[in-house]
Formats: sequence, C-alpha cells, structure tokens
Amino acid sequence: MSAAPKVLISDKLSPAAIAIFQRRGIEVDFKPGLKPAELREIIGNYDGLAIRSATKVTREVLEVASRLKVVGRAGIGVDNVDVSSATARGVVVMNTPHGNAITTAEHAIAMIFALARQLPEASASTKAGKWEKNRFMGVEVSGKTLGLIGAGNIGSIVANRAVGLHMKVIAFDPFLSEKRAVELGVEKVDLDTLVARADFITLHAPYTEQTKNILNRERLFAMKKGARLINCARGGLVDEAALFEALQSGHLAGAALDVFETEPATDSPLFGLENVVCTPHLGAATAEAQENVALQVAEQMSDFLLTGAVSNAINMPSVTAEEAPRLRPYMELARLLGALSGQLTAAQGEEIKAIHVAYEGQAAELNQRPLTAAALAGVLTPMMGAVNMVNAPVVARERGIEVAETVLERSGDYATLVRVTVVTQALRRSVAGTLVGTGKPRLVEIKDIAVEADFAPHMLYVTNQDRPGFIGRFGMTLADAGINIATFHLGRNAPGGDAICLVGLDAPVPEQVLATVRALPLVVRATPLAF
Ligand SMILES: NC(=O)c1ccc[n+]([C@@H]2O[C@H](COP(=O)([O-])OP(=O)(O)OC[C@H]3O[C@@H](n4cnc5c(N)ncnc54)[C@H](O)[C@@H]3O)[C@@H](O)[C@H]2O)c1
Ligand SMILES: O=C(O)CC[C@@H](O)C(=O)O
Repeated sequence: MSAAPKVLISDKLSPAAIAIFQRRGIEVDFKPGLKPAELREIIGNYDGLAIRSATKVTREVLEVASRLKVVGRAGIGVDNVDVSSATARGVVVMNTPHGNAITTAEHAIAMIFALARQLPEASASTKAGKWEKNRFMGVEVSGKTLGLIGAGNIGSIVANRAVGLHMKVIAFDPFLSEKRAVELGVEKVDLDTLVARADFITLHAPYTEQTKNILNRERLFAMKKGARLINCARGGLVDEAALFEALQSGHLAGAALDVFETEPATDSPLFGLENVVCTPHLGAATAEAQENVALQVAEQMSDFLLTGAVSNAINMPSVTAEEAPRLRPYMELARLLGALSGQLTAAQGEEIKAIHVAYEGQAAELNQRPLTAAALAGVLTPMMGAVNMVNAPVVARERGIEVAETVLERSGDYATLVRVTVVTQALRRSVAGTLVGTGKPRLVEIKDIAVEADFAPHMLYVTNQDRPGFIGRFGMTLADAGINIATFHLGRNAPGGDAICLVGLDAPVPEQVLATVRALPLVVRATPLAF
C-alpha cells in the first residue's frame, strides 16, 4: 500500500483546510511564516503545497521540491507562484476563483469611504483627544464618477455596489463586452478617458506584463486634480514613486492602498503622507472568504492527490482518467496554438471578438470540449493572467467573445490538425498545428503561411517584407547580442510578398535587442513569445 500523500500549508489558512485534508486521509503540516530557506529545506517532503499570498513559490523552491505534484492557491492571484517553472517540472498550480471576490470588493468600497471621509486620520485625531471638527471636511461619493480598471469578478461586484451608492461607474477592461457593460450598469471607456474623467479610480485587474505599471507617472498626472485612487489588486499596477509625487504635490487628493510593490511593506515614503490610507493586503481577509477559499483549495488538492481529478488548474487542463492518455497531447497542442494567438493579439492590444477552433482528420474523432477549452485558456491567458481550462469558456462568454468549433473528418495535408483562429476588429489570424512522433506538438501554419516549427520556451516571431537582406542582418543582430538561435523557420505567402520568421532562442530577447530588431530594414513587426 502506498503512503498517504503529504501536504504542507505554509500560509495562514483557515483551520477548515486542515480538517478537510485530515478527513480525506492526507497527512498535513501547518507551518505558516517559513523563511524562503526554511521552505526550501523541507519542501522535498511534500506532495502538495497550500498557500495564500505570503509564500513565494519560486524556481528555487520548485527545483528542490522533488515530490511536489500540486500547488494550491487559496485565492485568485498566482503572481507569487512561478507558474512556468511549475509547469516545466510537471507541478499543477490551482487557484480558487470567486471565493474571496465579495470580500475584496467590499474592501475596495470601504477604502472609497475611508478616503472620502478621511476616516483613519479622523479616528486617530479623535482618539488623541483633539476633536478637530473643522479639519476633516469630506466629499460625498453620491454623484461622483468611479473608474474601474478591470471589470471581472471583483470589479463587477464593486460596480454593483457603487451603482447602489448612486455613483456613475465607467470601466476600462479589454475583455468587457458592450452587452456585459450594460448588464453591469457601467459605461465602457478607453483607459485615457477613464483616467481623465474619474473622481475615484479603483484597480481590479491581474498583475501581468500588460498591466504592470498600468497607472504610470503620465497616467497618474493625467488623473483629474483632486481625484482619489484605490488599489486592492496588486502593488505593481501603480508606479509608487510617481504616486508619492502626485499625492505630495496635491495633484491627487488621496490614495488607499491594500497592496504594495514589495510585500510585506513595512516601510514606504507613502506611509508618511496624511492623505494615504494603507492596509496590509487585507482585501480577502474576512472569516467568510477565508473559509470559502480554504475549503475549496483543500477539496481540490485532495481530489487531485487521491484521484488525479484536476479542477481550477492554471497550467493543466481538466480531464478524466480514461480520456487522459489520448487527449493530453492534443490539449497541449491546442493550448500552445492558443498561447501563440493570444500573445500576438495581446502584443497589438487588440480586443478579441471571436475565437474559432477547427479539428481535422484524427482530431475530429476526439471529445473536443477540453481541447477547445485548452485553446481558449491559451488565447486569454496573456491578457488576463490566470485563465484555466475550467473557467476559459465562461470568461469568453462573459466577455462577449464568440466561440465556435468546426469538425472536418477528412484530412488534408496532415492526418491530424488543429487550427485556432482569433478574430479582432482589425483582422482574422489563424495558426495551425499537428502532432508528430509520439505526440509532439508541431506548428505547421501561421496566417495561411506554411511553416514547420517546434514550440520552444523562448521564441521570437518576426513579420517582414520578403526581400534580400533581412536574414543576414537579423542573424547578426542576435549574434552581436550574444543570443544563440536554437531553431530558425521561414515562410512567405508569395515571392516578394509577406514573410514570417520564427526563431527558437536559448534565452529571452532583452528589450534593447528587440528594439534593434524592430528597427531593421524590411521588418514589419517583432513579437517575443514564451511557451
Ligand atoms: N487585495 C486582495 O486581497 C485581493 C483579493 C483577491 C484578488 N486580488 C487581485 O484582484 C485581481 C482581480 O481579481 P478578480 O477575481 O476580479 O479576477 P478576474 O479574472 O475575474 O478579473 C480580472 C479582470 O481584469 C481584466 N483585465 C485584464 N487585463 C486588463 C487590462 N490590461 N486592463 C484592464 N483590465 C484588464 C480582465 O479582463 C478581467 O475582467 C486578482 O488578479 C488579484 O491580483 C486581490
Ligand atoms: O490570501 C490573501 O490574503 C490575499 C488573496 C488575494 O491576493 C488573491 O489574489 O486572491
């Protein structure tokens, strides 16, 4: 008989999680507050790691986690987990969407009032015996404009509560459809409009490459004079140094921050400002939310460790034990094709209208639902952070993205083929792939141009004019930067027409090398890709 799986809980989870693991026959250790070195020392003893936001599951931790099969995040954001390292090591990463959404939305609303009526300062002054009735003149929120950056689970609840407070709510979210905006009672606007119009701005977007410093210096100073900012999402969404200046100069009237660039945040120039309200990442800290996420993460991790069932995984599609062997390579192919389309779409900041997935030949005989879900998760993840196979179809539907599947039983040039097409306002971009050997994904077509390329962790996709001179200059640019080319694939639609070049690299391309490639003659666009 094999030994019971062993789980480490390394953050302060509700005791409900311990009770569930024990009831399901899983050995559990509760050790919150471990230092990184202490975690590295013991992680090799565990099959599962249950965390909140304090534990950083870094590559260094994963490297010594020889038994680890699953990381369960009791919460939403997985930016404290190195998901690509976990994936590379075959460790499933799960989260618990929805469980803390109401609580976090309520915290954001509380922050709006804390700022509008200077509650923390007024409380401190009163307790100090000062009775400064004239010092704390507030503003009403009724009739004011609230700007939401991100209108997903939490943003939607904030919108609902704010509408109830008679605020005018405007929202920027690339995935918010007009229909959903009407349902929420919000006006969909672009980011510049939101920044210029809002009296209060509240952030509810994930931390991704696209959202990093979304409120940079320029945008902070483009906010209305006297506006107020609330951040209960992630610290890295706002440039903290620029925020300090905007507050100190009186351009902004106040900021309420639950999250910080570096956490725990024990020291910050922002702490010295009277018009700043701070909480220590308390957005999800209610008994109700912590019970929800603890129960959910413990059940999901137990199911996985005991039966192999996968739900709410960020990096692995859900699948039953019987289907697994045949479906798994196709799911990986669909995800990779989606990830390619999603990265190309995100790089151009395009809003997705539709995603079509076509199955030809042997692929047409399979259960396509998990495959389409894997393709959708691949497309949506670069823009949305933590979309998985389970929530991808719902996320697409809520955002008004049309999803279609086509099945063609006869095969063309390939015995089996999956094609993912992303439709935006401006264009329709298809990529297709097949399986070779014992199930290895291979890319065979981009934008109707034939290629034969394997996916690699770091790639660079270049579109160029098909004229002599490009390949030499391109190769030299990478060589001069000391970047080794592992694979090199070319394709074109016609002699002298549009050409594509896809290279696999041993390392990511630094920003300045990318700028040099983009400036080369004949280059139309260059997009770094990661798989
Ligand atoms: N303070 C806390 O304790 C706490 C608690 C829960 C969640 N969070 C944070 O809040 C975030 C949002 O949570 P959620 O449950 O609403 O997630 P969600 O996935 O339901 O919603 C995120 C929304 O952000 C949108 N988005 C993606 N890229 C964007 C961009 N560039 N600009 C504007 N919007 C963009 C998405 O389309 C989506 O609608 C999480 O990612 C997490 O980091 C913080
Ligand atoms: O665990 C917490 O306290 C915070 C959770 C929150 O940041 C999340 O992303 O769900």
